[in-house]
Formats: sequence, C-alpha cells, structure tokens
Amino acid sequence: MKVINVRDIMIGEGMPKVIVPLVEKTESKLIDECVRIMEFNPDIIEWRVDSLSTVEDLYSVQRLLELIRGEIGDIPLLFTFRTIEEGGNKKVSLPYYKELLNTAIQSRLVDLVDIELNMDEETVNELVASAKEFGVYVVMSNHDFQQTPMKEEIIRRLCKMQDLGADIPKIAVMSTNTKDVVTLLDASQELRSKYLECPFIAISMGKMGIISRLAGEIFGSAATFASVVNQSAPGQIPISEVRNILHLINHYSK
Ligand SMILES: O=C1C[C@@](O)(C(=O)O)C[C@@H](O)[C@@H]1O
Repeated sequence: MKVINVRDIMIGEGMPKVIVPLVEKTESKLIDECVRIMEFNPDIIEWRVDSLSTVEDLYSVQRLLELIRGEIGDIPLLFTFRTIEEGGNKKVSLPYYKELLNTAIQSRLVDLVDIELNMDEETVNELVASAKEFGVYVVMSNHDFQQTPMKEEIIRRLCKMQDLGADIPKIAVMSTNTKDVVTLLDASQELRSKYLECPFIAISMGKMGIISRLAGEIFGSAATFASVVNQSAPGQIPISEVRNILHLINHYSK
C-alpha cells in the first residue's frame, strides 16, 4: 500500500488521519471556526466551500483561501465543493465547478482537492491532470445519502477512481441497518487486501455507521471525518472522542 505524505502527515500508515470540516457561511464565522478547530490540532482540515455564501465569487474564495491558510499554518488543507447531487449546499454550473477547483489547485494554498467521480469523464481527467501539474493530491469522491450499494458496486467505484488517477479514493454511503454497515466494512477490507494500491476512505454515514468512522485501522480506511464546531455529514463524532478511540484501537490491536 502506497503512503501519501502531505506536509509530513502520512496517509495510509498507522492510525487513520482525522479530518475536520470547515462549514461556516460567512468570512468572519469561517475564520472563528478555523481558530476553534486549530485548538484541537486536526491532522487535516477540509474546507467545504459549498457552504460559503459567496462561493460564486472567485475573488472571495481566493481571499478566504489566503485567510484560512494564514490561520491554519502548516496543517494540510483539503478543498471540497460538494455538489448538490451528492449532499452539498449549492448548485453551480459545470464550467464554474471547473473554474473553482482550478482556482484552488493553482493557488498553491491547498494540498488536496476533492473531485467527484460522477462528473463526466472529460472533466475528471482535466481536473486530475491540473491537480497533478500543480502537485495537489486528488481525493476522488462518491456519496450516496440514500442507501448502501452492494459490496461489488462499492469496490467497482473505488477501483475506477484509482484507474482515473485518484491519490485517495473516497466513498461515503448511508446505512439504514447493520447489514449496510457490514457491507461497507467488508468492501473496505477487500479493497485493502485485493484491489487498491493507494490509501482510501470508506465511510458508512448515519448513526449505525459510526463504527466505520472509528475502526479504519482494522478495516482499511485511512482517514475519518470528525467535528469540532459543526458536522458536515450525519454520524460525525467530536474530534476528542474520535481520537481517544483511534488511540485505543491502535494500542490494543497490535
Ligand atoms: O465526503 C466527505 C465525508 C463526509 O460526507 C462524512 O460522511 O464524514 C463529510 C464531508 O465533509 C466529506 O467531504
């Protein structure tokens, strides 16, 4: 399994890395949120830019990227515009989605960029090439807020992401019963043992899925999303509690 070194955070090695989302809507609240989050020293910060009220203004996004980087220092930053189709907050045109991601990629202020698998293949290829050119790692993502697909389908989607050049394939699917959670975990352990050479993230959303946010070291998921001020998806747990459990699993599973 490849290990990805992002500002000395080794993704794919040891304990799953803890990613905390920034989801405030306005500049001042976003900066306050950054300050609060920094007290908890997350491994990675995700800016869910689709929450920003001025996301359609590239100048505002660029300025905020600079302010966020100023607050978070050397913590790796993941730039995510989650589309409405996959659980995000705002609808933008395809040309704007590309422009927004390219602005972030070319800013040299972000370390990782989220590219959704369900974009058309040409868009995905273009954005992956641009990220590679500027040395930004690609987290390729897919979400299902309604259900958990079959294990074979989860595996197929993550393998496709690897083939398309993702550095870190990622899937988050909703669980409505324990079988769904087992399906996601079973897909994870098979992805790790048989299919993927790169680190990946696999999450079962919702209350029953919380085990998938904690047991990545056992089943293969290389990172987990945790909350400080706000949740960005159902089932996220506060960072201190996640860290305690990750340490406990790390310690007693050896
Ligand atoms: O894709 C993901 C995972 C997530 O949906 C979760 O379930 O924790 C949270 C999102 O912010 C992130 O972009």
